Amino acid sequence: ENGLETEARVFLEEYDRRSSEKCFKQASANWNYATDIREETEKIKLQESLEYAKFQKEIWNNITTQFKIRDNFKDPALVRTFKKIAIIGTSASALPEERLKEFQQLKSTMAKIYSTTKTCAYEDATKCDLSLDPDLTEIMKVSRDEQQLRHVWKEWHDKVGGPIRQYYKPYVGFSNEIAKSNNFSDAGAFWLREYESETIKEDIEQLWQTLKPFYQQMHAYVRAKLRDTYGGQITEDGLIPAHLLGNMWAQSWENIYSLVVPFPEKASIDVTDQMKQQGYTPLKMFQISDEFFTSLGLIPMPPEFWKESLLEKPKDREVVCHASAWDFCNRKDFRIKQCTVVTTEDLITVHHEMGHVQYYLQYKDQPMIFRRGANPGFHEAVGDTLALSVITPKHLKEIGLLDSSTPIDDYETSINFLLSMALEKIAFLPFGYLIDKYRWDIFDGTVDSVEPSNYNAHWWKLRREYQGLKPPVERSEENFDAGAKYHVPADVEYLRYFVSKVIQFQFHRSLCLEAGQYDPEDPRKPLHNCDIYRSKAAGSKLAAGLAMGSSRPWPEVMKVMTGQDKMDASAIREYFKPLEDWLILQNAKLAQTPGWQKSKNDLESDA
Ligand SMILES: CC(=O)N[C@@H](CC(=O)O)C(=O)NC[C@H](CC1(C(=O)N[C@@H](Cc2ccc(O)cc2)C(=O)O)CCCC1)C(=O)O
Ligand SMILES: [Zn+2]
Repeated sequence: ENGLETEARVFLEEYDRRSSEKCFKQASANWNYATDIREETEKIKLQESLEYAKFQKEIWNNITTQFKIRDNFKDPALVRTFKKIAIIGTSASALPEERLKEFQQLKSTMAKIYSTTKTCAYEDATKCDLSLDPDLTEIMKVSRDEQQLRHVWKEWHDKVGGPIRQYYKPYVGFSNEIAKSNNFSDAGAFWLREYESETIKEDIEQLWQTLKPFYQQMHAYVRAKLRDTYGGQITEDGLIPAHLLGNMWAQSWENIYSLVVPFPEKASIDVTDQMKQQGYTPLKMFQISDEFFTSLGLIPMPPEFWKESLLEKPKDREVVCHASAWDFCNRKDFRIKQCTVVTTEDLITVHHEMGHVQYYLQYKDQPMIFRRGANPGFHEAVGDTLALSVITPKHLKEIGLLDSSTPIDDYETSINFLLSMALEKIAFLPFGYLIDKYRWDIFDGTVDSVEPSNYNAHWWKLRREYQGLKPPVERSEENFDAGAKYHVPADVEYLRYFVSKVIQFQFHRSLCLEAGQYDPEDPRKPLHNCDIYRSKAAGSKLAAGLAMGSSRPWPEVMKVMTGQDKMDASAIREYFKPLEDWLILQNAKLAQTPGWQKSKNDLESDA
């Protein structure tokens, strides 16, 4: 080990200590704002993010001067560390201070519009205190009144997307400037660096092409069923109006399960009523989840978690209700903030957030620079993977949420179950892809980025092409409907969720094999019935991968967890195979042709 490497290690010790301190201070300021939205807390949050950016710029300066020849270090971990530190992070510390302040303020303004906008009720135009979470979310979930759904959809998209629109063009400018100063072509390429792959875009497109036929079969079946409920709303163009899918963004359709259930007389996994009858509270939901994790031999939530987390929407102040998990970078303090309600959907979200904290706990002894997911999709897949076991009828019986006498092994029940899972997982795929495809197109200039003259037209072009949806009311360039989805104003990359939906089934298949709960040769042990509950073998296989953080390229981590080193749609297709076969038959019977008309300008562009 030459002198320079020794010097580099001393530098890294110092870096690790200081970046952990800075991270703690920034996380605390962000938490204090997110759990108490006020001028005062916003000011402190902005100050702390400037501090953090200054620190990153200082680090970058002495790395680029002192350790220019980092590449010929012998220790690959040292090379990897310096490469990662050298890309000055999304804290935008590449910008001159004045522009940095402007950028932080702009993001804060967009986030505040999103988190505090209230809307007026359908039945009473003077009642204007309805917030997205829980009010509009609940209406979109339960209402079957097309006019009310249309009103709620329009209120939210007009009152949030519209005001955010003016900030989006400058946001794009800043984002691209930061990317370019880090030697990336644009912000989209800067985001994709986290996947450390020259072919990530092609790989994603390939996965989508593999899964698209299945999505279109489900879309055709749901469209036919919705025609029974909403009649003429479902017109001959084959498109589904975006307000009828049970979710503000039509990103997942599990809330319209009751309108599309294949065998109504059989059991369904919506255990919301059971949870309420049994007096479930948000805290109990988190305790149930913690017990599932520890049953696998994974790490229990530490005392600070239970003491400091915010698990319900407070009554006395404004908070950012969008659920989130927090790592305070001091190896001790980990929290969740969630405006939890007692529903099946939120039980899944609880596991999703707990998955993030489990990952923080597993890699907390890594150096700061490696305390991240192997790639962002890994972080999103942990909780969802465990939730695949929790949500099985077998497991719901085990924890007393499904009556023990309910038959669950027959074919019809499994089709009901698989459809409810597909409404969440398969419906999401085109949405998870298009949120970033939309922003890549804007960042790289393929969408007229000089004037945002077709921001909204492009959004609905993609929504039509990928999801087979159309807006419920007339849209124009006064609107900015992408801005009505949290992650767009919040400047959060979204491809991670598409990746997660694919790899979580690879993780699930591997852990189910490990737990002896699944056997591809045994039809009595199909993948969709697997529950890894209490399997220490599955838990230690998962932990082995999570503990690596981002210290090694993600294919190596995936190999440790699944034996594979590639993203692969075979697991998700195997899980849903019985449903895909059933849908193909059903659509043929209902004479439903999968797919929809390309829009006129699509046809022109095809011409
Ligand atoms: C400090 C910080 O920001 N921490 C990160 C975690 C980290 O990076 O360490 C974090 O907590 N991010 C918040 C985000 C919240 C949710 C989300 O935004 N979900 C997507 C997509 C989706 C939808 C359904 C689903 O089942 C799974 C995903 C959406 O709602 O569109 C909302 C509820 C679920 C997850 C999250 O947890 O990913
Ligand atoms: Zn997440």
